[in-house]
Amino acid sequence: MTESKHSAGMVQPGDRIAIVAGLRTPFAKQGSAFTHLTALDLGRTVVRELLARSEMDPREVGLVVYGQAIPNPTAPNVAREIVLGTTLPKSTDAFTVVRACATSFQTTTSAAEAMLAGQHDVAIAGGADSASDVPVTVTKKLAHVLSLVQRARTMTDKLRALSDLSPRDLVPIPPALREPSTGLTMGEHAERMAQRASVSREEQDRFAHQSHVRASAAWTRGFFDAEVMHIVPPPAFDRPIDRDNMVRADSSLEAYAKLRPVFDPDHGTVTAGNSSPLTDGASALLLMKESKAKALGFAPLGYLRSWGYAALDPKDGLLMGPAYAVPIALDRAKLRLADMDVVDMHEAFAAQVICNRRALASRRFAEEKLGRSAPIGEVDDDRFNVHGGSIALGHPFGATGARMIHTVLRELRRRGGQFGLATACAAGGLGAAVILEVA
Ligand SMILES: CC(=O)SCCNC(=O)CCNC(=O)[C@H](O)C(C)(C)COP(=O)(O)OP(=O)(O)OC[C@H]1O[C@@H](n2cnc3c(N)ncnc32)[C@H](O)[C@@H]1OP(=O)(O)O
Repeated sequence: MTESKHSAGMVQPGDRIAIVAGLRTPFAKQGSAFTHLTALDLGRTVVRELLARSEMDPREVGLVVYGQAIPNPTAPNVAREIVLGTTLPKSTDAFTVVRACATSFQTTTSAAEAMLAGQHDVAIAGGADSASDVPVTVTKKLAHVLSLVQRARTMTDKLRALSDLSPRDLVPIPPALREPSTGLTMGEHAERMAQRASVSREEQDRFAHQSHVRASAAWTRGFFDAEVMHIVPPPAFDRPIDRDNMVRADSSLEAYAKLRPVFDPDHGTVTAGNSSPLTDGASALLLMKESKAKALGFAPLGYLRSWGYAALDPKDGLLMGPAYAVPIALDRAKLRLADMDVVDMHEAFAAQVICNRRALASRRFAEEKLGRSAPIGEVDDDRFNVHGGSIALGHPFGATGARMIHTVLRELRRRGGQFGLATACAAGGLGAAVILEVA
């Protein structure tokens, strides 16, 4: 059995944690509509609008938990900067957490834990990331020389320190989506998963195409209208962005098949078409204790039933977190996968979704990796990522979890379901799963 330390929460009956409202920005391709906005700008905007739309008295909010998967050193506690940039009172407590691509799973459950501990009755949780505004770092040599220059007393000393630099030392270093422990990018890990599990290119492309078709249909039907706010971005402030701008209604399987593999050009199957794209966006949820929601007259969208996190050895399949986290959350909820009316799995890559779905359905995986005698279960297509997912909608890392939780709750209500599951993989070999219930 794989060693996996995990933590999980269980909401006690009596006073559940309600999700009362949610909102996100449209998700935009890196370098497109939101190029001139930071993650903080996006986070502030969505929280401000969430408060306005929900008609929430900001003085009732005790806590903001927010996160960016790629934190910006100019605003390391992004949650607090959001408080200071919205109508929330300056006395609102705020902290920032990072759990890579599962960041807003963590902000949501951290807010819930603070409420369960009796510290707050109302909280806002969410996350944002801007792939257009990533912190670019400098070489170690340049950083060292700059610190020498700062400390140098005379101009001669400053110039002497600077003279030590070569042009190569001046080249900026953009952040890589590279796993420090393995040296591989997320895409290379996805490629390895696909090759190890013999996931065909066609199966990946078919899944990615389905994500786009479903997301496009959801937009056409107006499903996302209530989840997504409009933004009129700088510098022109003349064109409102009211939709995710990467959903392709018009692609075809033939078009997918023509794309070249990105992460293993010679033998690979992972392409721009079957990967989640680099994205800018933000999301937020309004959480309350059930009793508080009742007292304030809010009708909750639904409740957090349980949650679970899992950690596995990255070499065992860096992006296999959902297959380990889902059973933990289900056990905590005393429910089975079959009880879920809606399942949403973050689509980092089509290959990763396919591998995790197979693992959940596999007796061998259950026995060898989870120490269980029976598989966790299969999820049919009618319940799985029914409005598309991160491949089509985009994946602003920190924002994805809260987006998924909100969508699951709204879909449960739409179809009259009771239980829903949102789950994601995250860098470092982490997995997150949240079980939601309506009524
Ligand atoms: C836990 C986790 O979440 S881990 C995941 C973390 N996220 C990541 O690692 C990000 C992974 N994604 C990426 O790095 C990038 O999106 C990449 C490298 C895969 C692709 O980047 P880019 O090359 O910039 O993608 P781009 O959108 O330009 O697409 C490349 C081409 O494919 C085409 N294309 C993309 N998607 C489709 C599609 N669905 N159908 C048809 N064509 C498509 C584009 O039109 C473009 O064609 P062109 O070159 O003729 O203009």
